[in-house]
Amino acid sequence: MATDTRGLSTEQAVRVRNLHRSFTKDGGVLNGLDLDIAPGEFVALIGRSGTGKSTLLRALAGLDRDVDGYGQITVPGAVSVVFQDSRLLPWKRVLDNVIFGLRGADARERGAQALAEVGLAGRERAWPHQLSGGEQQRAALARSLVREPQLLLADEPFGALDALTRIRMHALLRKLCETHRPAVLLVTHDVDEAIVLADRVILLDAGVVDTDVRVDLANRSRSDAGFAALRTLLLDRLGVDEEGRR
Ligand SMILES: Nc1ncnc2c1ncn2[C@@H]1O[C@H](COP(=O)(O)OP(=O)(O)OP(=O)(O)O)[C@@H](O)[C@H]1O
Repeated sequence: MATDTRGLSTEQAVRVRNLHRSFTKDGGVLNGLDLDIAPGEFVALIGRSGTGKSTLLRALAGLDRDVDGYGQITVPGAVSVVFQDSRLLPWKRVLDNVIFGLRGADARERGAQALAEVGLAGRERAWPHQLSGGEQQRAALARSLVREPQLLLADEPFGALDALTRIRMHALLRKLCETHRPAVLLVTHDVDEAIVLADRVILLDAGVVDTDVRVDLANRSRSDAGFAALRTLLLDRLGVDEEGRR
């Protein structure tokens, strides 16, 4: 199989082998996890609370140096991360946040273009506190995408937004991903969000991949029978029924 200079197969954006991570002597959070994500593939990561989703994402983002030596992680060079809160710097205007750390004479132009793509044209000089929660997450997406990442890591990016704003953000994220084609790993608690957005849904349990399903639906509408069947399967694997009972 062909590989590029970072040792990645040209068919993989992410390759994780036998990843272990523990915080106490009693037991591991990640227990020999394997994961592959293809370039441009959108993977949603679900799992019960405390099963290690954020731990995995932090490891892939290079934010957890202590996983070194506990397995093999290969990710592309350009990785961007989006969190539940936008993490915009309050003392910088929106455009300056988007291009923070970016090099090149055309940085401002690229930043403005990214803001336009997320629907924030004209808000370049606003301060972060002048934006709504949804707009702040749009700005965070612009900040990520202006860097043209090959891998976008998103940890519950819509978790703090109201239902209507979430739906709008789903449409925006899908559109952005179709344009920029990064590989995506999206952590979410929302099974419907996972099915609406992802090419594949992975369910983590006991620190390994428990379920790995391809979302092969012509119709992503929640009322579609295939959608409902996949939701039932995933909720069942999570140990929850449709009414949310365990
Ligand atoms: N820095 C840390 N120090 C100690 N324990 C940690 C640390 N980070 C995570 N943990 C523990 O690891 C386990 C997994 O945490 P993690 O945040 O990865 O779970 P999660 O699946 O993302 O959960 P949630 O869905 O609730 O966000 C938890 O028991 C947590 O307490």
